[in-house]
Amino acid sequence: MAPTRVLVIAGSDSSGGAGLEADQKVIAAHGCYAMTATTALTAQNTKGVYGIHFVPPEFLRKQIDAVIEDVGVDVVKTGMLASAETIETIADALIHHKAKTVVIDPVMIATTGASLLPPEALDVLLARLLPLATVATPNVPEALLLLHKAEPGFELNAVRKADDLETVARAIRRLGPQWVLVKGGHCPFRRDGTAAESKRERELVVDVLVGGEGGEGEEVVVRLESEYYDSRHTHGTGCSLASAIASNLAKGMDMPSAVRAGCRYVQVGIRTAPGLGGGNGPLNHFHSVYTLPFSPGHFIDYLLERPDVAPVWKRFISHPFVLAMGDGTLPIESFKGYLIQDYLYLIHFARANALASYKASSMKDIAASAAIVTHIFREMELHIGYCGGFGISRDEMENTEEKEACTAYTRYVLDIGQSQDWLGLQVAMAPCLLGYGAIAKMLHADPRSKREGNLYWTWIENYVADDYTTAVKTGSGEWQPASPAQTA
Ligand SMILES: Cc1ncc(COP(=O)(O)O)c(N)n1
Repeated sequence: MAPTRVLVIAGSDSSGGAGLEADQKVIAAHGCYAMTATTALTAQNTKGVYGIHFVPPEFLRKQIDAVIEDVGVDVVKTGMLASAETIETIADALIHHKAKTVVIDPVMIATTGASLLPPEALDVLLARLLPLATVATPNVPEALLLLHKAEPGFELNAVRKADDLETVARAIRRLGPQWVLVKGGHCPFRRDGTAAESKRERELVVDVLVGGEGGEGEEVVVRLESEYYDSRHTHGTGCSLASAIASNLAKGMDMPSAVRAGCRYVQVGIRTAPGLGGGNGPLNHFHSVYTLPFSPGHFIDYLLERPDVAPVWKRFISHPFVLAMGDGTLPIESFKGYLIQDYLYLIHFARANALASYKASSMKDIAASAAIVTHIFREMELHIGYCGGFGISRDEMENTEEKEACTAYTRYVLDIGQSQDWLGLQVAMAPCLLGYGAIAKMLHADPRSKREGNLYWTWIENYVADDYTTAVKTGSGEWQPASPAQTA
């Protein structure tokens, strides 16, 4: 399925916690596709805004047109609008492109105190943009500023109880938006719904959503209550909430569900904030996203390059025994000893693969492991022939005692296979499959290796041959995910 597209029209926050940078993280974390039209650049961090560079409105319009005319858009979200002229430009563009779903976060003042919209732009915001909003998401100070500008006689100057939030939301809705979410984070309540007078009394945060698809009698009112959580890591909370709502709407949720899910997302983002910066730090935007620590198709590369694995792997593949095979100095008796142990090892390796058949959850994997078992069976016959060339008989191999190392590794693999799942067993067997491939490849490419007259060169060539390298590739799971465009 192609991802739903969200266009953000907002300012950039160089510190990545608010503005366009936060918006894009939130939208990506929701599995949507983020696009941007930039109103202004800010030089900003968690402590303050040190400069604003305005983008000319004509250029902003070009960005909006370019994006919508080609990629298209499902939801538009606005943030920092910077100037009255910019707002005019955005309103014209939204009307021109018949934007259907518009989330307007009327950003005015940064948490750190800087003005992000000049007061004279409020009139334009009220007249041109709010009427286009599917939902507007002011916090209490922004809502009161808007209301006092729109209705100089508006009687409320502060929110003292949860009912006041509803009054404010209804009043903003009269200014044009279909839905209004008034965010109560700036005025926490006591548990009984009255205003907290001291820090200790801050117990509850109430957000109120008011709206509906139209018609006086159909007004929906939703009160969202959450525990007050004292944190300095709230930079970009408003941007993040509005982007979460925009993403949820883009994915087809109805407004109350989109807002509820958005609020939950932001609450957890604050609770799990990474603690960056010396001031008002950013949220954790990715708490809801499970990320692979490796690029798909490259699990083995990731595993072998991990700092806790790499040195062990290096010691394994450059064991003195291995290096002596490369330069041909390995005593023949040592090699013969290895060949016998390898035969005994293969018996347990076949058993472990049969166990993998048992542990597999699909017929395909059951058959794949069973095929490896029969392959090992054939290999063992070849092995006997190869050993014969060194004067070792089948009888001698079958009557030799397993060495400690062979017992230790094979029983480890079988124990993992017994006690863990299919994947655990595959990983336990991997050093064998991958190790032979890596060792042969390394010795084969090493200019210090002795080719002519090296008794072990056939062994090396055997494991760089096509059939073995294909087995290594298959065993490493080197698959590539299909892109949505291919699967659509
Ligand atoms: C570019 C930009 N946009 C929005 C905000 C508001 O975020 P906050 O209220 O958390 O400071 C910001 N600080 N910077």
